[in-house]
Amino acid sequence: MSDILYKLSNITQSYSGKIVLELDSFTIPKGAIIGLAGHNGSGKSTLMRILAFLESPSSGEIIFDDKKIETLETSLRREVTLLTQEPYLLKRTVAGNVAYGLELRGAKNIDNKVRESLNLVGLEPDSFMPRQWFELSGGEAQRVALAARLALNPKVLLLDEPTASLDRESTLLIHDAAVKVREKCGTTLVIVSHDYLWLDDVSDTIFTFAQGHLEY
Ligand SMILES: Nc1ncnc2c1ncn2[C@@H]1O[C@H](COP(=O)(O)OP(=O)(O)OP(=O)(O)O)[C@@H](O)[C@H]1O
Repeated sequence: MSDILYKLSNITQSYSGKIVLELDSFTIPKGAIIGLAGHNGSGKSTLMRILAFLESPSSGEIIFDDKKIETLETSLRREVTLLTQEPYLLKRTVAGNVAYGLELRGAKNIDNKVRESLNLVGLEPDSFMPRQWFELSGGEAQRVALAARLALNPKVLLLDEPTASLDRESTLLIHDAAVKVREKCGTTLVIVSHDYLWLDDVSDTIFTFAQGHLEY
């Protein structure tokens, strides 16, 4: 078993014949916190969708956990979870949202896990668990969506602009939540952010993109 989780080689992604991402070689070690920075349209979200297996690149090879992605079982793909800039909540209470993935997986002690995850993102469980999805601010909804993913102890957590609509105090909580989930579950994180100082603080390594290429 190698300590490399993702190994991307000669990746290109094109939309309507236009290349928007071109990576000769890109690796992510297991348990790393990787930051992705760069201007709007530089290819960060495209790379995130590829890492989440939501999109296949136009060309190139992806090895995940020593396996070619064409041969990956669904169960392994499910261990990779992407939180996008517009988090999607189920039309349920906060508790229902955070519990949903746990229920699907037949987890035990769901109530405790929901509480623990809400605490991680700084939402007081007793006050937030009964709230409906429409009774939340944008920043609270984003944190509920993150808590729902943290609860699943994912192997990989891909966070696209996780602090975009959060105040300073909440961004610090997301920093701590990222570090804690790595510590507790060995989760590998890839985080896109335009807040360079925050990203630099939370990441082991930052890769900066410019027009679909890595800048060195
Ligand atoms: N589904 C799509 N169809 C066509 N073009 C796309 C598609 N998705 C992204 N693009 C284009 O690919 C390029 C890279 O976009 P991407 O969203 O990856 O950039 P980004 O670095 O995440 O930007 P931002 O910081 O604004 O989120 C852009 O020029 C964008 O217009």
